[in-house]
Amino acid sequence: MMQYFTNISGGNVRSLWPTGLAAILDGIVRVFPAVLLVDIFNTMYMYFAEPQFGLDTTRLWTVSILLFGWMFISYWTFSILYDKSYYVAYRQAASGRLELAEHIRRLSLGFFNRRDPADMTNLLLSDYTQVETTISHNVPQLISGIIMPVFAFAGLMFLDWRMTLAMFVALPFGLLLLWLTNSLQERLCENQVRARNEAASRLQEYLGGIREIKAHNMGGDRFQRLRLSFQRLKETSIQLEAILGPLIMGAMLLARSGMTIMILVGSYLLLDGSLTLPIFLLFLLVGTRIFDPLTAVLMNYGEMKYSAFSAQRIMDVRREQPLQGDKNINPNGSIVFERVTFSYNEHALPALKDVSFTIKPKTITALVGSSGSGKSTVTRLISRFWDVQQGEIRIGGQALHEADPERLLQHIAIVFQDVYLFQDTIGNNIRIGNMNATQAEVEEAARRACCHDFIAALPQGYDTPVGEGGSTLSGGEKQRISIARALLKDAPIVLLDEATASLDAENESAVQQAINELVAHKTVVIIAHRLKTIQHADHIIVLEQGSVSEEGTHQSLVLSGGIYAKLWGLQQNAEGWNVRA
Ligand SMILES: Nc1ncnc2c1ncn2[C@@H]1O[C@H](COP(=O)(O)OP(=O)(O)OP(=O)(O)O)[C@@H](O)[C@H]1O
Repeated sequence: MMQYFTNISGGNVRSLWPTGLAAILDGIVRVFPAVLLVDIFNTMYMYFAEPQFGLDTTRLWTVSILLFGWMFISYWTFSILYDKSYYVAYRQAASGRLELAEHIRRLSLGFFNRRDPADMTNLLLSDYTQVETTISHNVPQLISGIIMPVFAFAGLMFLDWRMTLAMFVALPFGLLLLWLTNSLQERLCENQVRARNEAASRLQEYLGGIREIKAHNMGGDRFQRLRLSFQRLKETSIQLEAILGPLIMGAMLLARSGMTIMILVGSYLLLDGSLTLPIFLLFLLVGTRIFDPLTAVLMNYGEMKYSAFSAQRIMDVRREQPLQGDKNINPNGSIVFERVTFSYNEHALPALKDVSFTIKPKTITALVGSSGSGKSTVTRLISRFWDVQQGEIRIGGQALHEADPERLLQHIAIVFQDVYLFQDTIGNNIRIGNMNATQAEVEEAARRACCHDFIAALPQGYDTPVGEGGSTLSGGEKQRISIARALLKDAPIVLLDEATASLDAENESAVQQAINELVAHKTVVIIAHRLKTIQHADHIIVLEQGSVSEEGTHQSLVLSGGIYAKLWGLQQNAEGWNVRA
């Protein structure tokens, strides 16, 4: 139970205290009117039994005023409970989501290799909503549903222990039924949540890949996957309700059967004169008051099981260790790879094997090699998106695995092969490079990256909104915007991954010029398939299947007659290729 509260509160059980206290107060206040009602009944009963003594109107008035007072107190406690539970729930969900999003940002990218993006969306939206509902509705009901019987039990035992035991005798059997079937319930909830996440992933895949699905006419196949996932969701949901429903109903009936037992016992005790009618009535009134919230707790039980699983999923991600390190690096020093071996996961072959090289400060180093040889992996490791398994990477003498990941990235500007633009204006997308940049600085960077003219020609200029992922711009336009970002960042280390890949011939030379500005006096690592673009690099490292096969300058590599020389020869010949019918 404690683990449950720890999980739903995101590890901060103290935040549930106000809700808990308000629910306890509410539970106590709700038992109170039964006592007053019995007192009214008792007064009336005495009057009809012995009319010669007259009606005790003072007592009747006092009790009625107390009942009125109780109405206000219960309104007050209920509004406290309402306020506290909703406030805590929504604050917890909002801050929890933000904290988790921030936590995820600090994790190694290896985490995303293991997790489906749609699963993460579900976690941040559905799972949190589930926990939110639990804190706002189920937890207060659980607490007041437990507190009321506990207080009532203690109070009623003083009045008549036989009736009290009769009232509660069946309750343990109801709870035992739930306890015995606990693992079955957990399995059912888990299956349903998994099926829900799978359906959401397939839906995201279907919508995200709609262009490919249309282009390759693969609607049937992909739709079948989507259909199967929704079918599985339907099956697991029905299974959950069909099994959990009768179980909870059974537990509820068992608990409530205590009332019947109590009425039977009470009738016999009344007959043999060892119980008075007012006390019997008191038990009847308190009994219905206790069993209603208790029934509500059991009704919510299924939902609480469900949220326990959601909370567990959230906690699992929160427990993922972010990249550690607090050392600052000297970005103007050399970047050294020393016997680095790295694989993306324990089952995959190493993407880099025993790789060693040095990138001197303020030089341009080009990474060359066939597709999959590990070029992008090198740049990802310099940015510390992952930590290496063997060997060491150092920048300015500082080992990267001890470096502060946030501060490290402040020293690095990256132009990715696949540019992602946020759903924001073009100006703000460039400003990501430097959030404090003025409009004039943004425009200057855009001019240098050869994108000012096309932006200025748009009706809203720099305020033009960009579709999610940059869907409203061409590949070349996106690429130039990302170069503008890098120019604005003005970081001492620049990583260019196929930066001119999606530019047309007309723009390429202009952007090449912009890149020349970007890389001036910087330590640059550039990946290029077209060797023509990097022939003037200070140093060229050739990778083959995750290992360094040769390195040197363009001249020395061409002369040595190795892989680079062959690639160079092939690309020279391919300059004038064309499509033949
Ligand atoms: N996120 C990833 N998860 C698992 N394996 C990956 C991941 N990224 C790359 N790899 C694998 O690591 C190896 C090296 O990939 P990398 O992207 O570094 O090659 P590359 O030389 O940059 O290729 P390209 O020129 O096609 O971009 C490949 O076998 C690739 O399949």
